[in-house]
Amino acid sequence: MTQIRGLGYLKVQTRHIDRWREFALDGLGFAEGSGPDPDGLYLRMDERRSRLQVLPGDTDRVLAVGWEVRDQYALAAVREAVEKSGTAVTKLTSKEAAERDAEEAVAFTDPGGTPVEVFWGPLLDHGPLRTGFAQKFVTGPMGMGHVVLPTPRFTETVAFYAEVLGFLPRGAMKVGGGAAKVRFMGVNQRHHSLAICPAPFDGDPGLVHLMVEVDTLDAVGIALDSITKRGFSISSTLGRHTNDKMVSFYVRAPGGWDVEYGCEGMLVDEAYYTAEEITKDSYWGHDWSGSEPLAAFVPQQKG
Ligand SMILES: Cc1ccc(O)c(O)c1CC[C@@H]1C(=O)CC[C@]2(C)C(=O)CC[C@@H]12
Ligand SMILES: [Fe+2]
Repeated sequence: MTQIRGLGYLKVQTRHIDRWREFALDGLGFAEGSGPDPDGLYLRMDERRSRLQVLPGDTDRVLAVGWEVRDQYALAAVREAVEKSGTAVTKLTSKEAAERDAEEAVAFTDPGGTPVEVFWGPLLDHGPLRTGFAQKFVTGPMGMGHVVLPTPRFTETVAFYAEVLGFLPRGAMKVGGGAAKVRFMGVNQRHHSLAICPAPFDGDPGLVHLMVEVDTLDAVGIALDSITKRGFSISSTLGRHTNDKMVSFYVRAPGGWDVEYGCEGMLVDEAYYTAEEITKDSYWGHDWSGSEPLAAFVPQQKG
């Protein structure tokens, strides 16, 4: 049984903080939150003080994928399992944990080079949540969404999440002419909180996409209109995935990775679920042909 309950937060840095502000607040309707860095962009989706943290930096890069556990006992168990696997774990100071709005947190690097944090005890903001389109983000027990991580050490990375952190297999899909498979993994009723994708190299931005889910198809359509109007590039048109049944589009974030924005994701019931391999990414839509290559797959292109 995994100790991890869901994707708690994502922290990134960007060279384009002003454009990010327009992207997330006006374009996608995140609510503005608060946090420790006066120059940071803190994005609220729910009662958490922030879910997505965007800090100014000289490269575009993921700073932390934050996984949430129930309490101090669960955190201790995760720490022990990761250390036993031979991966060094840093316990964050109480000041560092407080900066993450957590009571306690640890940090380590996964075999693909992604900076990972595990935490418990998030701080809440009970002020009114004013999202841009009056949409509700689907979070709560399903976490903030999912991330797709690129890794040049695919087998080790998948084994680490499955065997050390206890993520459950939630199916796969062949990519790159069938040589490799994207592997989907979950920890709660969300079909996948994580997908691992083979990549040619280590380095920036270290992220393929972040998926966030909203409560209605209208909110997805309104976000698609809004982000298009502001001149952001649509990576994939609207479509419905065959595995999690989600209707979504993908838009290129400043920094060369994507945000997937969707609705109607299925709920997994572990009592009956088995992991399946899909042979098509979508029933309809999801046309990627107009997309700029993702920076995670093209070393020289770090737009
Ligand atoms: C196939 C699929 C099912 C559910 C998802 O949430 C989802 O993001 C995907 C697409 C996964 C995959 C990816 O993220 C990396 C870039 C990929 C390989 C593509 O270029 C198309 C499918 C994409
Ligand atoms: Fe996705």
